[in-house]
Amino acid sequence: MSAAFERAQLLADALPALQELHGATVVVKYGGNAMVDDELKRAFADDMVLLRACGIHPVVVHGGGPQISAMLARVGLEGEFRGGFRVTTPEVMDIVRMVLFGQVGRELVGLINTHGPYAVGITGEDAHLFTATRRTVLVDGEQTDIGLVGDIAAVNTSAIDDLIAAGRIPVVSTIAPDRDGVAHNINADTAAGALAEALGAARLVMLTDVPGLYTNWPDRSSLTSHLGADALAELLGSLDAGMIPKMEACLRAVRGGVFAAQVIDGREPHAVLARLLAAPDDESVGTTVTVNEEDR
Ligand SMILES: Nc1ncnc2c1ncn2[C@@H]1O[C@H](COP(=O)(O)OP(=O)(O)O)[C@@H](O)[C@H]1O
Ligand SMILES: CC(=O)N[C@@H](CCC(=O)OP(=O)(O)O)C(=O)O
Repeated sequence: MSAAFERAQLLADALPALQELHGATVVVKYGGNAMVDDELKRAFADDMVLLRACGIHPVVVHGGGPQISAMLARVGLEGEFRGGFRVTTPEVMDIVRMVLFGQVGRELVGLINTHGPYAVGITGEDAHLFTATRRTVLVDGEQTDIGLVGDIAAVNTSAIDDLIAAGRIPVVSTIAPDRDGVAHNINADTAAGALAEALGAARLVMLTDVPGLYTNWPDRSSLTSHLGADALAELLGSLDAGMIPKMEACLRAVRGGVFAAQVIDGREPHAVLARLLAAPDDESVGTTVTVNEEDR
């Protein structure tokens, strides 16, 4: 078969997935640990533009934990994590905003916009997108205050709705003001889950630096392709730091009406397309969470 017909066949095979997602919103969380090199980031940006070209509405929520830590080290500030969340003093908060919105977000916006005037960067501070409440985290069995770290108390999707209606691709940096206007640092997984729920997204796709969820981490034979919300809720207590906010966000999203939340390996080029355009019974890519185990 010639290359042209091979390409046509591949596209034809993707028709059921494309039809299912046509007109739907897909929230894609791009974790800082999966932003391994420039080629991967370019492939990610290409995927977002391709989804848009297929009539799917991608909304990007990005992380940047390692990038924030690198900048903190450069300016001589300590980057401490407790219970999976960054201890955020007012000085650290300034760096968090600078790196997430001014550096990581700008780079993704720029890469998407090499294809056309699509991406618009936005933070939770814009148009009341997110309202935060300060949160504590569980450290050695005790609820501990770790500074300006928030949960999402409210989401106002109007700015994102406007961007989607205009054919844009929102790129969200996860900084959010509390009710007094004080900026808080929000874990990007947490924000992505809340946004997917509020938008009524069809899917939440999380790119990270492992092939999916291991039910018995770090046992490499425990990689799971699919689990229901109740099974995930039972597992949450046994998970390790990085996976806790991610799987909490997946649980929140599917219990809030998102059809499927999926954790995939962002170190594979075009992982988002591989996951979203796979055949319905293809569970070879990442971990899928649905409300009921039997949903596919
Ligand atoms: N049960 C688990 N399954 C998979 N990864 C796990 C698990 N528990 C902890 N991890 C760790 O979580 C990390 C991913 O989370 P994190 O470092 O926050 O990445 P990201 O920047 O993508 O949000 C993995 O690299 C892995 O080391
Ligand atoms: C409160 C908190 O921990 N916020 C995170 C925000 C960035 C993030 O979540 O980035 P990843 O997705 O790359 O981990 C932080 O400061 O690192």
